[in-house]
Amino acid sequence: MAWTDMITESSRKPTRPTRPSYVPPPFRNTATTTSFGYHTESMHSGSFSGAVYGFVRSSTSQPGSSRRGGGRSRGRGRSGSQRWPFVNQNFNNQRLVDVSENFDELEITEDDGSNINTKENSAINFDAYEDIPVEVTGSHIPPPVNTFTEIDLGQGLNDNIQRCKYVKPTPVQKHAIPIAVAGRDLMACAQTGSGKTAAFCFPIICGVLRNRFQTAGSGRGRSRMAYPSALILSPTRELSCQIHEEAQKFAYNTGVKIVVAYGGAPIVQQFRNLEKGVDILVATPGRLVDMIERARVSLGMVKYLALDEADRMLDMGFEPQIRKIVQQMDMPPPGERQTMLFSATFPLEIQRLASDFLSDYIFLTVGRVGSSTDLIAQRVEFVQDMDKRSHLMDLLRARKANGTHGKRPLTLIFVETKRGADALEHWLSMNGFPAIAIHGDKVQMVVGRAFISMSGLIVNYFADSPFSSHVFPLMTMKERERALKSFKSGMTPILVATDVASRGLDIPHVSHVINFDLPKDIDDYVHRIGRTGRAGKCGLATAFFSDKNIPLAKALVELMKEANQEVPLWLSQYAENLSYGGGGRTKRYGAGRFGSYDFRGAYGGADTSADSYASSSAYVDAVSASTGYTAATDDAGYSVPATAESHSVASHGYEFDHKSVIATGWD
Ligand SMILES: Nc1ncnc2c1ncn2[C@@H]1O[C@H](COP(=O)(O)OP(=O)(O)OP(=O)(O)O)[C@@H](O)[C@H]1O
Repeated sequence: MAWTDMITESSRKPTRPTRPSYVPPPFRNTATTTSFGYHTESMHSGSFSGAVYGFVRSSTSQPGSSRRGGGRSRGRGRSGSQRWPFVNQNFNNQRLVDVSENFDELEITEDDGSNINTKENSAINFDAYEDIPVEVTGSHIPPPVNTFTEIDLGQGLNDNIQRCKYVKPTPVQKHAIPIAVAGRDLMACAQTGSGKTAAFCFPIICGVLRNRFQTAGSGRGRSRMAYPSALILSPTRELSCQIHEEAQKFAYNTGVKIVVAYGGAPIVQQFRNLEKGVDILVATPGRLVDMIERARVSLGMVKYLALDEADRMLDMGFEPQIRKIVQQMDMPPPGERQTMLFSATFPLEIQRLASDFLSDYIFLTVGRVGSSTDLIAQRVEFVQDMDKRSHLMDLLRARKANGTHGKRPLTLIFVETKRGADALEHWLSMNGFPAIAIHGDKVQMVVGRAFISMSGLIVNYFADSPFSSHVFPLMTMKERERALKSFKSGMTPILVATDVASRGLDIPHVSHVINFDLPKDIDDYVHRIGRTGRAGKCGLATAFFSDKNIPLAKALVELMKEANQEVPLWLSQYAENLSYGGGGRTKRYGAGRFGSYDFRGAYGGADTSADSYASSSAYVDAVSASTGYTAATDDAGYSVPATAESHSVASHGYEFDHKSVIATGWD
């Protein structure tokens, strides 16, 4: 049973057998944890002196010495009686039971019962991010932090950060969290697997708690309309579920209610979840529009809006729905709400579009935006379509079973079509390679469990038919989630996927991504290979390049060079022959230089009131020596500063220790 189903099941039960309240694995070692998972130290010492929201403490300030919203003596209380009101909600048993009940079901556990995330995080390779280049533009940029404790996220959230074993912030978190906690709109680009989810979840949870204190109870009547104060939009149900799961861990024991809504599952159950209360709604756009139109969700109270995979959300597929949600419903306008956009890729035309949703925003790039990380070894092999299967077989055979923690490594294979995914899954299974497919139509219906068990062929037949949505309007089971779970657990170590699995999914142990069919767009390639080499770990990506992929050659070569990969000679030759077209990279990002740039262009250049800074010595050197910048941006057709320095080096008129900005990476 998928975990979401388990939650559904558990929430349906009218009475619950008496059993000790569940304490999730990472919490059990805490000496001061009570049976409810309370941290008794914080309960009794009232250690909320630093719980000052919307404020970033400078690195030199003493704990509790600075705060915003002064005059609220209750907020700084050092005794239990002086805690923030919302903290008291932590001690409402009912709420705690609700959250902790679900926590175990949210965990993805390994065979030995240990928690995958916990293990991964403690084994994270922080050094991998030491030299990562960072660029920030906009006005009055809050300085970055080096530790989570420098930001007043609140005791509850800080406890959960520790429980998740997040020892120090990743580069994107160092920069994005202070910016977001300070209430600023943000457009942030950072490499795949670099911790963007927490970068927007922490400020949102923190803000929701603060807001709850300031406007306790407002806007929530007895109507069946739900009024979330934060909305996180993501393109797929899998990603929405993953964000929901992560956010629940981060909000554990804080009383913040997080609900997920996505298509392909019964809406009625999701309505019920909403009726129980929602602070943060994680949703896919289509289902959200449906809920709004049925008057079950109002966006009138939304103070925080985050778009994960923002470029995908604003491309042709989703843009109309996003515009509807953000501009044509009752959501407060930019300036009245805080908006954060995150992605690993941010084409300039999408940046331009996105700026409609933002107000006086800060633009942040971490790493080579639109590029891949050098943690991923990229191989490109020329394979004609007819030879792909046998080549794949050789590749899979050659891979030794040497996964981490004694597990078999997981292999993710991307194909172009749904039919292709099913066919390859079948072929691999027939040839002794345990494989499972995931694609957009992999959904199951209302017809019943007996039907479901023999569903594969029948369902896929109908799913590809124009009648599919009419024949099977309701779905009782999420087979995509089941496939994903089977893959994650290692039970089926090969996942054959379409682009539905290309973005955002954080699956530990994926050691190899194979582009059996290459995508048409280089950004899709970046996201696909980003399913490996995550959180500082190394990964391998192999692409089968055929005649059909020649238009991608130029962009692929550029991307590989940026990531210090060895480019096969034949591929370089294809790229050279394509010098008059087909290379998406140059037009989208700017050729041969550090990542993306703020399409507004003025920052750091003509507009002297603006701040900008770049860090990473390697980057500064590269930019100083760069002559390609103006030419590259001319290609893109946007106005840019005349010199690279004016755009990117040093901070302008902003008071903070520049050295602390230069010190990038995870330290
Ligand atoms: N500060 C941290 N310390 C340790 N682990 C972290 C930290 N931040 C995030 N992680 C872990 O790193 C992994 C990748 O994070 P996440 O999924 O948020 O990446 P992402 O940048 O959103 O990737 P993508 O671009 O593919 O969506 C997750 O397993 C997460 O738990």
